[in-house]
Amino acid sequence: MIDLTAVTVHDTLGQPIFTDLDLRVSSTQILIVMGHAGSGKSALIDLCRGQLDAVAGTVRIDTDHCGVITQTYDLCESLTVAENVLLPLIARGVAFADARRLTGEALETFGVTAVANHLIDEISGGQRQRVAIARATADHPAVILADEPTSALDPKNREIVLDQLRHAADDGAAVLITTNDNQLAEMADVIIDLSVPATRRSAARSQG
Ligand SMILES: Nc1ncnc2c1ncn2[C@@H]1O[C@H](COP(=O)(O)OP(=O)(O)OP(=O)(O)O)[C@@H](O)[C@H]1O
Repeated sequence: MIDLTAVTVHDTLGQPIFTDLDLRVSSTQILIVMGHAGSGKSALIDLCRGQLDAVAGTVRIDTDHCGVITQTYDLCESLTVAENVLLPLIARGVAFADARRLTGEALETFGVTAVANHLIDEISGGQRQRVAIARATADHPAVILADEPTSALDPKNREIVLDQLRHAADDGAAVLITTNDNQLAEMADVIIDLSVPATRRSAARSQG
C-alpha cells in the first residue's frame, strides 16, 4: 500500500514541485499518474522510493522492497541481462536456485531470454526497458513504482508490459505508473493529474 497525505515536495532550489498531494494505492490497485513534462511525476517516484524527502505531509509505504522502474533503467552496463536481474535477487537474500528460476521466468515473460547473456550495451533501448521491468517485478514485490514504463516499447511489447503490470496488481501488488500516454488511463483504478493545482485536486475529490 502507498499512502500519501498532504505531501509537499520541493526541488533543490526550494521551489514547490507539487503541494498538498493526497493519494492512496491499495493492494490490487493501479494508480496512473498523468501530468505535463516537469509536473513532478519522476519526483513522485523518488519520494515513494525514499530518494526525495517531503517538506510537509506523511508518506507511508507498507513494504521495504519496492520494484522500481526508472526512466533511465539504471541497469549495470558491465553485467549481462541475466545478471542484472539475478544479482539484486541474491542481494535481497533469495536463495540461488530460486533466484535463477525467478530470473528465467522474468526474462521469458518480457521476451528477453534470447539476449540473456548479452551485455546491456549490446541490446536495444526497448529491450533495456523490458530488462528493467523484468528486474523490478521478478520476485513479485508488494509495491511497484514504474516511471513511464512503456516509453521505449513497440505496440506488442507495450501490451505485454501493461498485461504484466495488471497481473501483478491482480496478484496483490499496489502499482503506481507515471505516463504521458492517455491510453494508459484505461487500465487505471485511480488516476491523478499532477498538472492540476492542489486546490482543484481537492475540489475534484470532494465532488466524488
Ligand atoms: N529527486 C529529486 N530531487 C529534487 N528535485 C527533483 C527530483 N526529481 C525531480 N525533481 C525536480 O522536480 C521537477 C519536476 O521534474 P520531474 O522529472 O519530476 O517531472 P516529470 O513530470 O517526471 O517530467 P517528464 O514528463 O519530463 O519526465 C524538476 O524541477 C526536477 O528538477
